[in-house]
Amino acid sequence: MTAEERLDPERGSAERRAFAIGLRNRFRGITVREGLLVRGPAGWGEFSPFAEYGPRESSRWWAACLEAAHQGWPEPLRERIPVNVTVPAVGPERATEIVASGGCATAKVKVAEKGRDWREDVDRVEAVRAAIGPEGRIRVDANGAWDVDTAVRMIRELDRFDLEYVEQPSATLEELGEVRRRVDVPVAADESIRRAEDPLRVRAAEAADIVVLKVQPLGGVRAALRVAEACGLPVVVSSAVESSVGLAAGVALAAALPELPYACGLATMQMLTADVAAEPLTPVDGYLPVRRVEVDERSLEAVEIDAAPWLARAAAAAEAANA
Ligand SMILES: O=C(O)CCC(=O)C1=CC=C[C@@H](O)[C@@H]1C(=O)O
Ligand SMILES: [Mg+2]
Repeated sequence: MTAEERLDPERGSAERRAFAIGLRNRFRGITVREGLLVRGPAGWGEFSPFAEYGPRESSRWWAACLEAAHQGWPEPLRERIPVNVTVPAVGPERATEIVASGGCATAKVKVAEKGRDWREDVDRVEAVRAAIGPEGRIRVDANGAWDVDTAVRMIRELDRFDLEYVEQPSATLEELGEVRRRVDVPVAADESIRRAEDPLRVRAAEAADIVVLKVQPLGGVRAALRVAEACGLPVVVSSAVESSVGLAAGVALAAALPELPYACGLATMQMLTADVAAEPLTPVDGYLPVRRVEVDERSLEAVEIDAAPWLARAAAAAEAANA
């Protein structure tokens, strides 16, 4: 089957619509989140690889979209998913507002962003601790930016505010392992787990206590469940900052995991200025409901963009998957 045929309405993908939604705060260097929505017999799927991802990497995001649209997801084992509020690299006042409006008992705070002073991280985490209260949990995510010594120093510094875990403090598995041996705070692997062969390496290198899994980069809910099983570590499901359609896939993964000991990074609707659903997947009392999401025509129209470039990206991703 050619890439074009794969996208053919005959296979059930009758509708293919693209969206662009603004972010409330810059995140990962972007201010707008774009993607393609595909409707198939099982419902809507989302294909939204970040702009810098080429066809090969995007092929897994496409597989996740096809799974959602054509196949649907495994049976849920739970009805609602505990989630964390996500705090980008903002100032302390904005961090306080985000935590207050999030209504979650857990916060994930971005740290180590390029060009910022480490004291800004301290101020942000301090503000988050004050806002979330002594019972709340705080995790930080450095996206691999620290070298080992900086990681050890910063984790000790930030642990004054009591950290639940630190996500991807350094870039390589070897570094993660070293950081893990030198600090008491548990280490979570995120970027280290994006490729299929990585999970076993993470375990073998004793590089992490927890793994962060995202549905689209791993190629779907079932593929992510296999990764979870292969690495045998506690899982935190996180979003790729998707519309509610993409978030529903993360919720489905979190719902299907045999165990879910931590809050998940799926409350990212709060980071977007609009959605494609009439009822966005936003938390109630710190939990997301387990449900599918329908695209709402009026909501989509308000954020719709030309689908042609996105169809070309999807076709290239499908092609790369077959190569
Ligand atoms: O986990 C969360 O709380 C929200 C999602 C999130 O932080 C991320 C989503 C997408 C890209 C990543 O840079 C980032 C992450 O590193 O976990
Ligand atoms: Mg991360």
